[in-house]
Amino acid sequence: MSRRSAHAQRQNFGQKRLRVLVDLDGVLCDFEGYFLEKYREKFPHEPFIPLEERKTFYLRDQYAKLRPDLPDKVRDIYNAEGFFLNLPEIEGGCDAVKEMVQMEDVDVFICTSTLQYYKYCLQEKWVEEHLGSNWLDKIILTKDKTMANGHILIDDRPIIKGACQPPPWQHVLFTTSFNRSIDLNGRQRLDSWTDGKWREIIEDFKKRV
Ligand SMILES: Nc1ncnc2c1ncn2[C@H]1C[C@H](O)[C@@H](COP(=O)(O)O)O1
Ligand SMILES: [Mg+2]
Repeated sequence: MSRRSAHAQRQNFGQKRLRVLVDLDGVLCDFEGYFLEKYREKFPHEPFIPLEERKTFYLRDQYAKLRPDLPDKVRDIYNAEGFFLNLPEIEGGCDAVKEMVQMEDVDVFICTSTLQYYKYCLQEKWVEEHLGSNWLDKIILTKDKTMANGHILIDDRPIIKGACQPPPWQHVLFTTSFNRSIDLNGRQRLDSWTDGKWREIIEDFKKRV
């Protein structure tokens, strides 16, 4: 039997496949690092928060404590046309998800939210450019990630709220500047895409579905 028909048969007979949801900003692309680079370029004389001092999920919240007018400048950076499209990859991320999608009995989806303000669906363009057009069918674009029916969500946001409580997935926290010292509350952490730990996490979850 060919690999493809074996795959189809597993789906037909309802055999369990692991569904992995992977966030985009802060997990596959470097939102925080690129923001800081562009902010310092545009506002070289304004105060800034180095990555090792970032604490809150939203940049605006921490910049507001520095000076009340800074959140507007922060917003100018990530609302600018091309910001999302030009976000650099987090090392190893795209290769990891391309390998993950080839693993036996594993389905991978990109699960991402958008900002309130956006003119174009830039996430879609980033995915096409960095992962390939075959990944466009795998994008779940939602404000409420608890409604996405996966087994694992790999995401850098420490607290993910939504209509479905508890959510269907287990949250694997992807390490980024602002979440380094938060309480994991029983969750697993993934520090990088290059140390190979993601493979262990996926294999471990596969045994549980
Ligand atoms: N650290 C952040 N500050 C402000 N906005 C952020 C931050 N990280 C992500 N965002 C934006 C970018 C996305 O459009 C949405 C949701 O991001 P997600 O990675 O899907 O949680 O918020
Ligand atoms: Mg994120």
